[in-house]
Amino acid sequence: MTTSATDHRTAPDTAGSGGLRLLDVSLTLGDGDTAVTALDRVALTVAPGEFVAVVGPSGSGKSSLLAVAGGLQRPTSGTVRVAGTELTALTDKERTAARRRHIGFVFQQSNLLASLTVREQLLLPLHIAGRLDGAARSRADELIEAVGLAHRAGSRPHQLSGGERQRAGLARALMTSPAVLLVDEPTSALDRVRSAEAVQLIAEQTREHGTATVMVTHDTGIMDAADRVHEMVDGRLS
Ligand SMILES: Nc1ncnc2c1ncn2[C@@H]1O[C@H](COP(=O)(O)OP(=O)(O)OP(=O)(O)O)[C@@H](O)[C@H]1O
Repeated sequence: MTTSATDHRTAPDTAGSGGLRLLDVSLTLGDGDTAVTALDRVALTVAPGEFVAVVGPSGSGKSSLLAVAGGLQRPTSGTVRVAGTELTALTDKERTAARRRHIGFVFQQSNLLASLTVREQLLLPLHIAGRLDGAARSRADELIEAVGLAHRAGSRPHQLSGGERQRAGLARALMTSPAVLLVDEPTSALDRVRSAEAVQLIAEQTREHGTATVMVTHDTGIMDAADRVHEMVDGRLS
């Protein structure tokens, strides 16, 4: 017979083994009369290999959620755990190192480096980490192909369209197979077909590499591809 206590013990411990867990996270921005509660006691667990979409009106706290989950911003209270590491217990320097190691971001602005080609953008983090080998080069070429940029691999950002820059940013984020992937509406500059392809690629990589993926979106197509959809309203997640 299975008791509820046994169920609890045998349930997958996503907080310990990987994935993303936010517990009772609040974030207040500004102070005095202008203080805003951007996040209000948010709880969110995303298991490795799970794809979660977050929807909500403008100003509801979606970007704040990604910033706190990714260790870019320290919450006012609560804990954030990524791949078994409690980000909120780290110093700023340690948190930056953990972020580079475990987290991939895809922002609306692709933040590509102006002087590097698409291929070089993907290889740079591995070069810095001293892990630039044949396998890394093959993975870069596969991802460039997967986002439809094979013919643009040698181009620099100013030679690319907005949508091409977004796709390059997506390929770069996937390059290191991060434990946690945080995506802010990557499809805003993409047409419907490209958008569906980008979402498909994110969903595939999430499953193949056991990534915990959170994507902020307004797109109902993305919501269909996600395992779960949460709604954010006034800093609260439901
Ligand atoms: N630096 C800041 N100081 C004070 N308030 C801020 C600051 N940044 C954001 N806010 C406020 O915090 C709340 C949450 O903002 P956030 O950017 O997380 O929302 P969002 O859901 O991502 O919005 P959008 O969909 O428009 O990008 C908003 O009310 C916003 O005005």
